[in-house]
Amino acid sequence: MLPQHWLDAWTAWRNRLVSNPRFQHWAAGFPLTRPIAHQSAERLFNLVAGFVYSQVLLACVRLNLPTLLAPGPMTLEALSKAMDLPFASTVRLMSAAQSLNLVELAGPGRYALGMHGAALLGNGGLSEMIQHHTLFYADLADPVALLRQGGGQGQLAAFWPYAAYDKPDSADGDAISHYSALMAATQPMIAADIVCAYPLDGHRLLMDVGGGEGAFACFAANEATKLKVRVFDLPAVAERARQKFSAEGLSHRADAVGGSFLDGDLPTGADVITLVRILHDHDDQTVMTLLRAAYRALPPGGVLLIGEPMSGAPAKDPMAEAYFGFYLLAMGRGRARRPSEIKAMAKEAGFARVVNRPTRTPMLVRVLTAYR
Ligand SMILES: CC(C)=CCC/C(C)=C/CC/C(C)=C/C=C/C(C)=C/C=C/C=C(C)/C=C/C=C(C)/C=C/C=C(C)/C=C/CC(C)(C)O
Ligand SMILES: C[S@@+](CC[C@H](N)C(=O)[O-])C[C@H]1O[C@@H](n2cnc3c(N)ncnc32)[C@H](O)[C@@H]1O
Repeated sequence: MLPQHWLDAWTAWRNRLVSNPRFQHWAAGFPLTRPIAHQSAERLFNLVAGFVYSQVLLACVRLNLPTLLAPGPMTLEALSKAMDLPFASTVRLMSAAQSLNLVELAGPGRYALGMHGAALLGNGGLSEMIQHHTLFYADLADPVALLRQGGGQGQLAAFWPYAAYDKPDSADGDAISHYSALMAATQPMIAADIVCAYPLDGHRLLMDVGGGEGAFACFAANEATKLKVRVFDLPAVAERARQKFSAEGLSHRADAVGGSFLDGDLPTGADVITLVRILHDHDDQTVMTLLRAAYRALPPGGVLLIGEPMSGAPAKDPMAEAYFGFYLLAMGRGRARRPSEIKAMAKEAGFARVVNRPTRTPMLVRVLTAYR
């Protein structure tokens, strides 16, 4: 490893060079630097214009474009009619969407779904999330004010009432049904990855703590057909899980217990406890409370599975550091942690061994299993 002052000197020299407009002009023309200069300019432009791309995406989702194009290509005239947009606006939207790979040309004046559009179509939760981002945009309208004030007072904080801590179960029914429905809709993005990273067939009873309305528990029960499942969540959310189990015909293998994991012990009896998209919502002290409660609730040899987006190391991971960093700031609590941090916290809570279980899409979810 080079001494720090050498690295500092190199960074200062590079930054002086790159910030010089004459160097920028030269590098964009010289054959050996041209590809790097172009790529660098394009990435910076994408940063500058990213908010516009997000709005083009939002317009496509709101106008149901992926569903409209699912059966096959459509002409501009037909799209204009189906989306109830003036023809000129349809042309503008489709050109923008084409440049972003959401759609592609399928002959003159005719469009099909593009690669991103097709992926979006197969991922209903993503469209829900894109529409949910309207709240996030509002909180980000003045990012410096958000940073100064520290978050927790805007639209995302209102959407996630439990993040206010003091009385996690005092949220009104509407708020609970909105966030629970969003979580259930986005569960398919990660459930298969989690169960693939850690198959559950060897277990008897899984308790999904903070399990929402039971989407992950249902997925687990359908994958491991002898497994019994239990959701532990705030009382009003647990009631929604109970209804889902009944609607899915799983009531004989599934139950839900209402309570707060901030209030002491968790129900015992499960040989695997899951915390899916839970720890990143909370500060370190609450995470330790939760990990200790999970340790006490498990039998010797029991497993705690933690599944959520985690931060990369070093911290150069836009999803964890920029997206979840600011999302959780606006919400008012928590942060994405590195697997090594969570490992250390689980060991401090008493777990003997923590194993990293690689997932197919680590950007969306990583999995650790901790053994009591
Ligand atoms: C052409 C031929 C013959 C072959 C094709 C080649 C090939 C293999 C192409 C690949 C095509 C393919 C399969 C593409 C798949 C793309 C997928 C699956 C993309 C998925 C993207 C998912 C995204 C962008 C997910 C975003 C998720 C977000 C933003 C989640 C946010 C979650 C939040 C805010 C949660 C909040 C909860 C809280 C409060 C933090 O606890
Ligand atoms: C981000 S959601 C994750 C839901 C689910 N695990 C998933 O991934 O879809 C967090 C969940 O934790 C629950 N929760 C928050 N505070 C809680 C508390 N003090 N006790 C029990 N559950 C709580 C919420 O009701 C919500 O269902």
